[in-house]
Amino acid sequence: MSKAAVLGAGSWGTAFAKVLADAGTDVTMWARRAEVAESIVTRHENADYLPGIALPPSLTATDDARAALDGADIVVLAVPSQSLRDNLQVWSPMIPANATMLSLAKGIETGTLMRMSQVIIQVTGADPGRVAVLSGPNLAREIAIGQPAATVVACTDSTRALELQKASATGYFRPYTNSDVIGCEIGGACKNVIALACGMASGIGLGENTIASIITRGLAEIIRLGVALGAKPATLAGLAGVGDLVATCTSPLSRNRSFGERLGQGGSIESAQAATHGQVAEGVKSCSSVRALASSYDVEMPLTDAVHRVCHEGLAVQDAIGQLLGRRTKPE
Ligand SMILES: NC(=O)C1=CN([C@@H]2O[C@H](COP(=O)(O)OP(=O)(O)OC[C@H]3O[C@@H](n4cnc5c(N)ncnc54)[C@H](O)[C@@H]3O)[C@@H](O)[C@H]2O)C=CC1
Ligand SMILES: O=C(CO)COP(=O)(O)O
Repeated sequence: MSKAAVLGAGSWGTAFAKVLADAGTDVTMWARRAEVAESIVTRHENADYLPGIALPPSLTATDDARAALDGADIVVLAVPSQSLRDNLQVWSPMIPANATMLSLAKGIETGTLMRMSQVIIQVTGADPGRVAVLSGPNLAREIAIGQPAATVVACTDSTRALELQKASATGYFRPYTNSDVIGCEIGGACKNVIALACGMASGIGLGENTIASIITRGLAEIIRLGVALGAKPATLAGLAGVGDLVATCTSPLSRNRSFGERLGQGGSIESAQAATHGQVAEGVKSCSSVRALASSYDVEMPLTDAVHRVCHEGLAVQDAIGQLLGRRTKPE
């Protein structure tokens, strides 16, 4: 039986820990706050992030990272992208030597413009084959209540990808293996930005044609960036690309879409932030790093650029729409 440590007890860390436990994997979660760990152990609930969802009694938790990591052969990294590096610097010496590290985060690091697998390799010094990524249409609450969904486990080491697939396959969760780590990470980080754009459009009162146009043109710019970085277009046409893009851009459960919707309704960044109740909307920071990454590869990403300008340069949503539609016409 695999032994997993899930580091991060937010909504996805908790839901994915439940998936692993339901798949028969021995799981210990690490929570930053002792009371969250205690609630998981004694009440089998994470009331802050997944209220009302019964967690398996076999799922255990601690606020001691060393205890969670002891003997783990799978280390799941489930903290937000911008805090991964700092946390990993503390955890790195405690990670068992041959453990596979699996990133759940969907973002690009501010400043370094690194993907999460690159951050993990840089901080831990691990061989790239030990680093995997999980990404797909996986809204945490739907998974936690056992609604069927599929996902992608990407790793350049196919044996480790298969081990992760086995450790996380359940009657409701279907992981597919893939060797395209770059494609999965770019799909996951960029769809959050496009979901912000869809939320903005919806919040300002626009309908389904607009949303479909943003999703489709969003995919076009995600593929442009992915291909420039070495991703396979087929990955971006799959679960970690189109699949996640559609789920996030259309679901009221998406924190990114909801954040954008509040901006479209005239709310400020501060009020949209406050409404997340401490949960992360990764696209708000990643829009700037994705934009900078695209610019360094000379890739045009007009929707991402517009989202960055709304979130960080005070551009009004209505003016962003005007600027997008005012661009010169071109072939598809
Ligand atoms: N919630 C979802 O439906 C999904 C989320 N993701 C991704 O998973 C990653 C984690 O997201 P969630 O669990 O949803 O986030 P969340 O906002 O629900 O929880 C984040 C967790 O990280 C902890 N945290 C925040 N800042 C921290 C710091 N500086 N140091 C240590 N811990 C910190 C929080 O206490 C919390 O336990 C994100 O990159 C997100 O994009 C991926 C798929 C689905
Ligand atoms: O990544 C997700 C679904 O796959 C969750 O999206 P949000 O972070 O926007 O809620």
